[in-house]
Amino acid sequence: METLVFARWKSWAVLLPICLVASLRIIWMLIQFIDLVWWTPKRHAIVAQKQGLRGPAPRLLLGNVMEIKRLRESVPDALHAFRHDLTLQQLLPENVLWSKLYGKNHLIWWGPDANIVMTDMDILKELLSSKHTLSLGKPLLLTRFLEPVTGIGLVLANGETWSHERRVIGPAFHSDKLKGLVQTMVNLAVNMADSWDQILWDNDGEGEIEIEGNMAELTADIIAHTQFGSSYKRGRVIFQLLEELKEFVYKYGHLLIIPGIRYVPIPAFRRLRRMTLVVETSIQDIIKDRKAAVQAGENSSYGADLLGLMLSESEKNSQDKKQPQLTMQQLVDECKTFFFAGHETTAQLLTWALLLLAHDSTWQDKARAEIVSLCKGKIPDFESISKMKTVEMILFETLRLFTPANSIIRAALCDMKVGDLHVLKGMCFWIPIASIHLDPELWGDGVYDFNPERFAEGISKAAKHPMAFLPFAHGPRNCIGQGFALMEAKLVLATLLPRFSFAPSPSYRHCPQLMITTRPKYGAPIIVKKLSS
Ligand code: HEM
Repeated sequence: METLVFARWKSWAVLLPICLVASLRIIWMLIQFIDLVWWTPKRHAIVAQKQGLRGPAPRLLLGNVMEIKRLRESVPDALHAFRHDLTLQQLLPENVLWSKLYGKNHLIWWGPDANIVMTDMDILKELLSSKHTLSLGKPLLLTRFLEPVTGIGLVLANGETWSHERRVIGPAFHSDKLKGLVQTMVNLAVNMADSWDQILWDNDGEGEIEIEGNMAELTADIIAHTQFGSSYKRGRVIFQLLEELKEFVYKYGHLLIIPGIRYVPIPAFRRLRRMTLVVETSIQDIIKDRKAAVQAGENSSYGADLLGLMLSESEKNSQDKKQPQLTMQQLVDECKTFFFAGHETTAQLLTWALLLLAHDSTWQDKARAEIVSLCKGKIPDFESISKMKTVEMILFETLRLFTPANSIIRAALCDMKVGDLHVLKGMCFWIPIASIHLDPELWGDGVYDFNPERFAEGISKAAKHPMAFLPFAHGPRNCIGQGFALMEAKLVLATLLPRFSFAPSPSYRHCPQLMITTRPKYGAPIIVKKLSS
């Protein structure tokens, strides 16, 4: 009897502290949850309202997500004409509506995150300047959403980690380094043009080509070759998997923002983890091979592709400045990031540029004339594209009308002041680039016209405010790949325009749609005609 009582007492003595700790943990998690979904949003709402920021009422946990979804789903399925006055309504209907109701600078809620929609140019200038580079970063919700595809590469890194990575990788994107990638880009563009020749040959030199798919293929090929050089075939397989990962994220993005959900043992997330593992080990293998070849003396350098440049810069920076080299995980994440950030954006720039030129024969002829006079029958090179002013103006105007990145988000990493605004840690700024690019107050009466001429005196003079054009963002945290993207786009146009003319296809249905980037919902069929050489 005595032993039984003792055994019971002993088991209670063990169980009680465990139960106590578990209960405390549950209470702690509950407090954190309430803080996340109720108390912090409440504090943020009070601070924002005190400063005159108004907006639609949020719902618990979801904020305004459902209204945004509903508004975006209710836009017309296709516009009748190729006109640009309805583009903004099509892409960001909630921004059009709430700007009218609550003012251009207002407050919206992405889940429990307060987002100050900011279009005031002077505040934006400060916001994106070096003053706040380390105190503003990427919000947690965006990180949870994108991390399966990009890892914590440059796009998602914050604070000192971001600063170190940017310092190391930046030089790999300088124009003297990019020059070395020109030949690869041109060769791939020429291959695509040759394949079009074949298609048109069977149709008396004229036919319909689906441009969006072609540009997606070409830019994927370009990033695989320029990033992984001779290992591009392995790169292409990796990128196909990354493409699948991206589709996965689009589909399950709303779930991925729940912490830890990726580790739930259901088939979809198991697949996600499997794909991530394959992608990461494949990139690691390429990096290890590269390093081994240099260590064994088989190669004298890491190579002139983006990966090689990144490895060299990381080594040089650690020797010169005694800073740590990029870790294997950082290198892998950057390779994933460049694909994600650089592939679809550039494909959409080229797609919209060709659609715009197909609808405007005057600018198409002007661009062709410039290319022919600078290239003189040869394939384009770095020097000739550097002089292509008309082509550049066309690309800028395309980026204005159909900016691939519709918005930028920055989260306050600490309590701070921006202009006169008092912002608490965790509050975000949401910068709707598309709204700024299509604002008549900034661009004048002809805001909806395709008019590359507005860039004749440079970007800073194109609008009423020098910062009104921000397809690549601004300041120290701007797009690291903008030189790469513009060089690629110019080379592709300079390869295609002397060989083909472009006209609108009757089967094209104009419907710009926001799918992370701005895409033509029904593709981009264009009538392509082979020009006699
Ligand atoms: C037309 C093409 C492109 C557009 C419109 C574009 C646009 C942008 C924008 C708006 C940002 C700022 C995002 C933010 O802060 O939230 C950004 C950042 C970035 N982009 Fe691009 N991009 C393009 C092409 C590329 C290419 C080709 C690459 C690389 C090969 C690239 C790599 C990056 C990276 C790594 C960042 C993060 C930079 C940082 O935070 O320090 N982008 N891009």
